[in-house]
Amino acid sequence: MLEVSGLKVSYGQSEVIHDVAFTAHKNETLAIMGRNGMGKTTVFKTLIGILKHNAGNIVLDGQELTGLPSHARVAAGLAYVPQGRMIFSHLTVLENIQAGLETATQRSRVPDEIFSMFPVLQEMRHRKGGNLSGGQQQQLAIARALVSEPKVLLLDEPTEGIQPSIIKEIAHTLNEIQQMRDITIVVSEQILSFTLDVADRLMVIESGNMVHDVAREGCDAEKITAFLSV
Ligand SMILES: Nc1ncnc2c1ncn2[C@@H]1O[C@H](COP(=O)(O)OP(=O)(O)OP(=O)(O)O)[C@@H](O)[C@H]1O
Repeated sequence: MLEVSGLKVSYGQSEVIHDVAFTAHKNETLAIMGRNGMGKTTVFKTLIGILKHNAGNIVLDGQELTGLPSHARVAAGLAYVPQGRMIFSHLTVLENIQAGLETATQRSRVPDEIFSMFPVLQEMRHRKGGNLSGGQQQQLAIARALVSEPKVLLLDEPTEGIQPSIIKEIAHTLNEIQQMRDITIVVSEQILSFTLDVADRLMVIESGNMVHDVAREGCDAEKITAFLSV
């Protein structure tokens, strides 16, 4: 579904992503794990087209995305929830979700399915986004991304700054989305327990290189923890 190969990305003269390659299959949840500064956000920003890559290919469902602007990548089936969520705090919950419709080609109203996935957003639809808790804002950011009916959802560190009980809820929501839709999820993470709840496959990035790739079934949690600790 999403095939990335030979990806190289630089900030100025300094290359920070070196020959990264991975494939996320249809209906798979792939977790990209790594400590701060290892390159997760840079990879995600490159996939959605905020950053340019120096080399490599990004192919979504057979379509090469290299060179396309972000909105064309969204139209092709990619959706992105950035680190820090980036919701519009002065807009209501409903208006935030409707903002996602602007990039959706087929739809003019928020599908009911979105509110059945996120009942809390239904209750709070007239509240300002800025008045929601961190976990609710994360749900809002995911809901906004889903209205474009993406084939691949990119989630950059969805648990950052969120308390443990709510992290469990977010994992539950992602698993529900997987059951309700044909969707591939690529999620960057540092929290192994969350990843083990949601991912089918785990990869580890270190200093811009993919250094580990394993199915969740039978993965060695201690080994992954060692990659994640300083
Ligand atoms: N705008 C920038 N200009 C120059 N270097 C940058 C810039 N953004 C990130 N970097 C560098 O690129 C490398 C990868 O950073 P990146 O933010 O992708 O890591 P990350 O794994 O997402 O970490 P975090 O979890 O802290 O966001 C780091 O060495 C970082 O210092």
